Amino acid sequence: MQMGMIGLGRMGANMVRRLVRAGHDCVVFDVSARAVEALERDKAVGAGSLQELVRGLRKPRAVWIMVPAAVVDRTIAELLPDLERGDILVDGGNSYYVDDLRRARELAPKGIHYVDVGTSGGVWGVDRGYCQMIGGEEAVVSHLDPIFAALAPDIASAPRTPGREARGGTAEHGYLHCGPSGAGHFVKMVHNGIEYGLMAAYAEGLNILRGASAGKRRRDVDAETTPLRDPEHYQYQFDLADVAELWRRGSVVGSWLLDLTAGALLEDPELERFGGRVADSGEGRWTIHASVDEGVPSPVLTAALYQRFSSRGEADFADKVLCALRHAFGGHEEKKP
Ligand SMILES: O=C(O)[C@H](O)[C@@H](O)[C@H](O)[C@H](O)COP(=O)(O)O
Repeated sequence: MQMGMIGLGRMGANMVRRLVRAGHDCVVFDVSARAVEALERDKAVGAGSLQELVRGLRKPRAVWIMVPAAVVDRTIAELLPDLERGDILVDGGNSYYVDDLRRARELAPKGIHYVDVGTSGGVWGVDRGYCQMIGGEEAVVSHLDPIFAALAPDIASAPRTPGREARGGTAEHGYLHCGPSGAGHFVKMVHNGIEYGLMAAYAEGLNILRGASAGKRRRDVDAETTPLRDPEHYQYQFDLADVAELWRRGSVVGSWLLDLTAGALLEDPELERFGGRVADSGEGRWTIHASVDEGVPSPVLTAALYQRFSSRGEADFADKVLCALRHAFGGHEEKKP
């Protein structure tokens, strides 16, 4: 099958490589000519503009857009004059599902089909495959099945769930038509909300393990006001890389995120190359918006999102308010480090 790919960043470029490996034809474009050249070396057909990409595709055309969410609308607007009824646009980035609903509504009268795909797998996907959460019209999603199948992980990438044989379907192949427009990105949004929570859980747990040597260390600012109750209870010097490695084997908390944690700690036990300012690209916030709209509690995911805000200094002023109030009502001086 043939597919146009717009956006050859960390995800898009590797997805093209995986498609080419599976025997599909790819016509590719990126604002960086060097990114296009790199893919040409990997047997994709490079295009110098969006128009050239569209011209290089057979009808009905299928164009996969793999650009940051903020640029998707502009990319679609630039493509539209060259597209025709029956063509298919796939947004495989991390768009807000509400934007998918609008786009599908706007494109329908023009006869252009819009498919939203939440794509997970990160930089490892070229070899591991990409988990795809798909939303859109049934017939269009079926038409694109060879593409989804080629991008997806192998069925052997996870042990088969007992009893699953009887059920069939594509889920155990690593891609799923989740529902109509927006459904793919809705599922990906919640996937990423969960990602925040899982990451925060590992991060907090490891930090508590790291603190277990507190009884050995010199007294810090906090210790002056609230000294450790029992310093002899906190005399452990855990090797976090070893603990993470250990948990990967047979424990209840094993996961791919833990695999990555073990690797990161092995390489850099103090994680010195990181400052600790954690960015967020939107999905965590949208997950919380959905939970509020639905009236469904999400305390863990919300705390994980807020922790990211704090990591970027967004709690600093609130913390100053706390110090000011302690000083105002109790005359407590802030202890400087
Ligand atoms: O499933 C995945 O492969 C990831 O979730 C991927 O989509 C990306 O790395 C995140 O969007 C980062 O999200 P934040 O910037 O919000 O952490």
